[in-house]
Amino acid sequence: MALEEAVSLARALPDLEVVGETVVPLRDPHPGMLFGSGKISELKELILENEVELVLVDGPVTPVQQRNLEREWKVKLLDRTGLILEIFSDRAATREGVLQVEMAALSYQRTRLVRAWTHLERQRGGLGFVGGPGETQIEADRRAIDEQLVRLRRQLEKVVKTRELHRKARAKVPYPIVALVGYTNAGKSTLFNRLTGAEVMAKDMLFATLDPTMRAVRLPTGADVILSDTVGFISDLPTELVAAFRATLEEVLAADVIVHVRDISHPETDAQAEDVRTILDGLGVDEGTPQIELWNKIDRLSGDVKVATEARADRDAGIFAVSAVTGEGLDGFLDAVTEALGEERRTEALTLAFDEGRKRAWLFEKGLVEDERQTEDGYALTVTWSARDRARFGQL
Ligand SMILES: Nc1nc2c(ncn2[C@@H]2O[C@H](COP(=O)(O)OP(=O)(O)OP(=O)(O)O)[C@@H](O)[C@H]2O)c(=O)[nH]1
Repeated sequence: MALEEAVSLARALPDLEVVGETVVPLRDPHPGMLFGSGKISELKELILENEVELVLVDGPVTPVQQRNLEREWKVKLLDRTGLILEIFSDRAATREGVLQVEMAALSYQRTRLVRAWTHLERQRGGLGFVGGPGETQIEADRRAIDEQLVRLRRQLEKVVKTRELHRKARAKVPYPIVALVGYTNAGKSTLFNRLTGAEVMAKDMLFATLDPTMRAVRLPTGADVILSDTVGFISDLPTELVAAFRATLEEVLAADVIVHVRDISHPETDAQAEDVRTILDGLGVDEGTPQIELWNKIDRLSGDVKVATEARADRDAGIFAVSAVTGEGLDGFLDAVTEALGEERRTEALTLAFDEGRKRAWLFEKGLVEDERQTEDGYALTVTWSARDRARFGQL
């Protein structure tokens, strides 16, 4: 599974043809060469045979190992972080995305300088080569990177401020925002295109969307909303890339409804969903914001499994089994979006205890109360409210 994801990641880079893939168990990574000598010559043959130019290692590779393997195999080598950075910089579309990626790339380079340096020092047996040529060069490189980082950070602050202004301007738009989030390849872009009729931008590759795309659409139910597509999540995102990734997700905080798109046909769909929830919690999403879960790619499941999955989804009001490709299940989902946006209001009876004054005040403040009577147990209220109001009330 990890190998499969790594291969999809590689496919996300244009102009790259994957000619081979292999799992190498590494119990005891060699400090200088990563792999054992047998493995190295075995792979070298494969590399020569297939005229391989680039080797991707789905894990961390030290700068020294990288240099040695590149020399030995006469190829360019990227580790996981290096690959994701390449993809980010290939896809970054907005000014902010580009800046974030540049910063992540520089920080990555910086740590590699430090590591290379410590390694040199160790090699020389700790003789304290203060002022040695290596050190001076590395110190100078580090300073240059630090200065560049400060410049980028300043630019980024400016860009974020401008974006904040845009967000405020958009807040005046009377349309609610529906944000699509989810793991990479879950089908967000496919769904977005289907609902908005936008040009096809879904490709069978990861990161088809790096920066949030917003589009105003009229849903088939008649409601006007702004649909926002976001960058896909990936497993084991290297920590130095988390900030760059989060910057692309801030739009989610402004959402009125969050739609979590899942590839329900993926063997690790549950673990992926957990990751997504953790990130959303970490972003500080308002607990009152309604969330809808879409179990996408239901068309890929076979007979019995499909029926059982649909039945499970049916049991939960916030879950819909759909296919962005065939369109099945989407009507129910769109109705749920409309309802979550508060277009549909229901009248319900509520009882509040006498000491729940704060909740009662909230209901009156929001103008939701139709009628109120005092009883022995407290207040008997009749309220007319939306699903969203009810969710907010539940959080009070
Ligand atoms: N069979 C099937 N395939 C789907 C469905 N939805 C999406 N796909 C396919 O899954 C792949 C990924 O879809 P995307 O829409 O690009 O996924 P995404 O979530 O936007 O991906 P990122 O941009 O990487 O985050 C494409 O090959 C789609 O054709 C579906 O309902 N059924």
